[in-house]
Amino acid sequence: MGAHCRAAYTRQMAFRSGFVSIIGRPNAGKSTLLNALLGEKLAIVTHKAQTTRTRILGVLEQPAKPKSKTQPALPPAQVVLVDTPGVHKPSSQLDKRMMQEVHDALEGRDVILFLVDATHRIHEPKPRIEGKSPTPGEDKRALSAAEDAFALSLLRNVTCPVMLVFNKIDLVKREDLLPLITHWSTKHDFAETILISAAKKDGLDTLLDKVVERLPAGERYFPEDQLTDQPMRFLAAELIREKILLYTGEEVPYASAVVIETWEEPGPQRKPRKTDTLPPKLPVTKIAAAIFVEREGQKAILIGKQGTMLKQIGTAARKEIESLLDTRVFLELFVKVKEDWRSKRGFVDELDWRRQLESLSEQQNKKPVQE
Ligand SMILES: Nc1nc2c(ncn2[C@@H]2O[C@H](COP(=O)(O)OP(=O)(O)OP(=O)(O)O)[C@@H](O)[C@H]2O)c(=O)[nH]1
Repeated sequence: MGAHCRAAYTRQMAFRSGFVSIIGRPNAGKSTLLNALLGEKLAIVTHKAQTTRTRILGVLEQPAKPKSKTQPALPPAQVVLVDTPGVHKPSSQLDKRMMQEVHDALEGRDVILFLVDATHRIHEPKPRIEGKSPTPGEDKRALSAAEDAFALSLLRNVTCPVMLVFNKIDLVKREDLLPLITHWSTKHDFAETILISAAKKDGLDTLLDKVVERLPAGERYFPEDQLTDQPMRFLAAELIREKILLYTGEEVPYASAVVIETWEEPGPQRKPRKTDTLPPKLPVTKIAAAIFVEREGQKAILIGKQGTMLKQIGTAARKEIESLLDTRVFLELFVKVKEDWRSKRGFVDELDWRRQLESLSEQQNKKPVQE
């Protein structure tokens, strides 16, 4: 191998790492894609738009890949995936916070995946005819076109490669995809166009290969076995919120926020004895969480007749938290009213798990040392 070839080979095979943000309109399938790529449920998923409220980071280790017919050899890599809230025009303080999360996710990234729901039809904004009021259908289409334009506007100042990713292709006929691709391709100088179904895990290998191809050489950002930067207590809070989104309707899901108030790790376990006849029980994590809503009426809905709704939410959430933690879980839920909390900047800021983590560690540091 000549000196030039060897240098090229070494450069090509050096470890790669980078941040890859997934952005797109609400319900495009960003969280489903994050979970599918990681093979773990890190982000909650529901059919309701605007489920994700904060940036969620998932760390994926990719092994080296030999050269194939369609792909050059790829070095091993650490792909740090960042799921973001759906891109939407902000109205409340909560919306503003969510959009700030999107803007932050666009800063200093190595690759951006711009996710488009392939089941959405194309709507070019049409000029309004004076004196003629639009039909509800026209209104909806105009809104959809404006939302697409808003999402695209976020890419204007982005300098890293942006990949156009069409999701949910399992729901679309192949012949309907072509006009969609033609339409979107002209909207930005996309580095790649990729078709996937996050739900069916279709096209994900190709997507990852294309991502690794564009990552810079570099060391890992996170230890090899770390899956996320989000501590368990916040993942647990999200699982509770997911069940609220699933089981309640109208305003309640959007007016709800979950805060873990106490979290007690299991104490030391008794060593199994020879005389034990039953297998040892799993240890218990004790969790108390507050669900904040904006009105008394929402509180009543959330609690339900004789507490049935809250019980249903608690049972479903507990089961998922148990499998997340690999312990048994004792979960207590309390519903609290915080009038119009979505418009209160201070409260919205406090909900940010990074903030909560800071104040938890402050409290920890303030605790007197036990003699
Ligand atoms: N059929 C099909 N459904 C999908 C696919 N990907 C996501 N979905 C569904 O689309 C809905 C929205 O998915 P999410 O992953 O929550 O979407 P999101 O973009 O994170 O949504 P926001 O949090 O609102 O921004 C859920 O009901 C998913 O099950 C797909 O590839 N095929």
